[in-house]
Amino acid sequence: MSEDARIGLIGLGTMGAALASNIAEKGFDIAVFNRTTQVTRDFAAQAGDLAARITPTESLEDLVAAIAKPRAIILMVPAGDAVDAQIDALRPLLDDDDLIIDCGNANFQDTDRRVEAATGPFLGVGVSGGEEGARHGPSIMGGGKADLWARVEDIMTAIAAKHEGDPCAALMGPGGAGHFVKMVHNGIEYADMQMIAEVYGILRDGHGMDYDSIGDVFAEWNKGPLESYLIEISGKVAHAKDLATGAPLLSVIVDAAGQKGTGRWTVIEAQHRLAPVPAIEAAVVARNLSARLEERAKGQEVFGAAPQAFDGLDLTTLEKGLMAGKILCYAQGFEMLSAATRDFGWDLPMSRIAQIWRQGCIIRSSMLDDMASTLNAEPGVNLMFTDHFAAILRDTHGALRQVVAQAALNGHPLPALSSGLAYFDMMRTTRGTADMVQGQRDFFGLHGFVHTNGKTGQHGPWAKG
Ligand SMILES: NC(=O)C1=CN([C@@H]2O[C@H](COP(=O)(O)OP(=O)(O)OC[C@H]3O[C@@H](n4cnc5c(N)ncnc54)[C@H](OP(=O)(O)O)[C@@H]3O)[C@@H](O)[C@H]2O)C=CC1
Ligand SMILES: O=C(CO)[C@H](O)[C@H](O)COP(=O)(O)O
Repeated sequence: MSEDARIGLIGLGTMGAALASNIAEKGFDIAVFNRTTQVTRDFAAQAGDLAARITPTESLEDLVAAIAKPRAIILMVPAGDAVDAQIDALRPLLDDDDLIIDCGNANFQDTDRRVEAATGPFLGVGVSGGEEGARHGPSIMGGGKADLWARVEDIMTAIAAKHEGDPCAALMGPGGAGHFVKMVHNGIEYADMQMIAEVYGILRDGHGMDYDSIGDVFAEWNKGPLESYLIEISGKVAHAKDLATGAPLLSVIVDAAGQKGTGRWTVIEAQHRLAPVPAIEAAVVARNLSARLEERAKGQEVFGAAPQAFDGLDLTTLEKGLMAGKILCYAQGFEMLSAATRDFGWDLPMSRIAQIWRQGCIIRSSMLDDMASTLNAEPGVNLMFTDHFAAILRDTHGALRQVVAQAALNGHPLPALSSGLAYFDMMRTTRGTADMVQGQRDFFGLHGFVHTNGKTGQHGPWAKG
């Protein structure tokens, strides 16, 4: 039994197995453990050339004994109770300075709690990129004390994706900062995916395009300003066939979207921070609504199906509309990160975040390179107001408006794209309609309003009656 593995890992599921192989491939000896022993055995048996760097263990005691001191152990198990149970089981076996690193999708508040707990050193690290990313280079968002991060930084940077040689791994800040950034990443992911799905609906039900042609459109767009992992895989998904029948894969997938919770957490946390993220909220709502299959069938019975065929939108308008929507959803995400910096006293490295999202993660896209330089050149400015992205929005928001308007007229629901447009329009209107809301609040509850002359605590005539 090895006693000098550089690091340990618990949880050889989709992500853990890939991450362990990546770590071994980069030259670090690793000891692994999985709750179900057969999984560990299978993993070791299939390790091939990497087997020499991997020590499979069948008990936590053996795992701990196989790691060099001070130890570092990655957890890659489902977020929530499983993480707490694993920490509770591990700590009695560890020395005081041994480090536990949760690389799952933990809620950042749980990570804050675990970092603060007096039970021993702890890091909360967000990892994005799915199985392929974990295996060949994910984006890694660290959270916790800098000296603890320094103990594993060489491993994290070695296994991370690289953008022109720059590792997509960095410490985001103390406590749950890494998992907060990962959560917002996932919120943006939800909105980006939903916007693409909305355009897919227009192509399929509005333009009547077949799946292969839709796949061709996404593949073409992936050569232009929309170039991104999500556009790329959307094209591949549209081209894919059902293995059993040869039918287009999309035609046999029930349109009820699953979710594990990170999008919902983003939305709930955004409300706490008073950070408007309407495109992300709309994407979560769209997943919730999609799951109401019976009610939707009932609705179709009662009212008839909403989406109608129409051909008033050319592909360039759709592409530009999607560009505008995408910029607005990223702008909302980065504004939420700014709100966390303000409220939690963190100093989230905005430009660096955009940099480490350029490769490895699910929302990687060519636009993120420009976002990184823009956030560096104009720190603290909402992305939609920065020189670079304001220019793109000037060029594309008309297309977004056409897409939303034509879709609405023809019964195509576009919750995320229309929320993005509403955000854009509200954010460029000095005098909106909240005067009416303030008047109503004062009328029924004497809540007071600010007069345009600057006086606060003012009331309408009803206060005197
Ligand atoms: N899949 C993805 O694309 C991504 C996932 N993540 C996050 O990574 C983490 C792991 O996800 P993923 O690899 O997909 O999950 P999997 O379901 O593929 O694997 C889960 C692993 O955790 C183990 N496990 C489950 N419950 C417990 C428990 N109560 N105690 C100990 N071990 C347990 C399982 O062991 P056993 O074999 O015994 O069941 C298995 O090894 C999650 O937090 C997830 O949100 C993050 C980024 C991307
Ligand atoms: O973190 C991820 C990618 O970044 C995971 O793939 C995430 O779990 C997907 O979320 P959901 O299941 O809610 O769609």
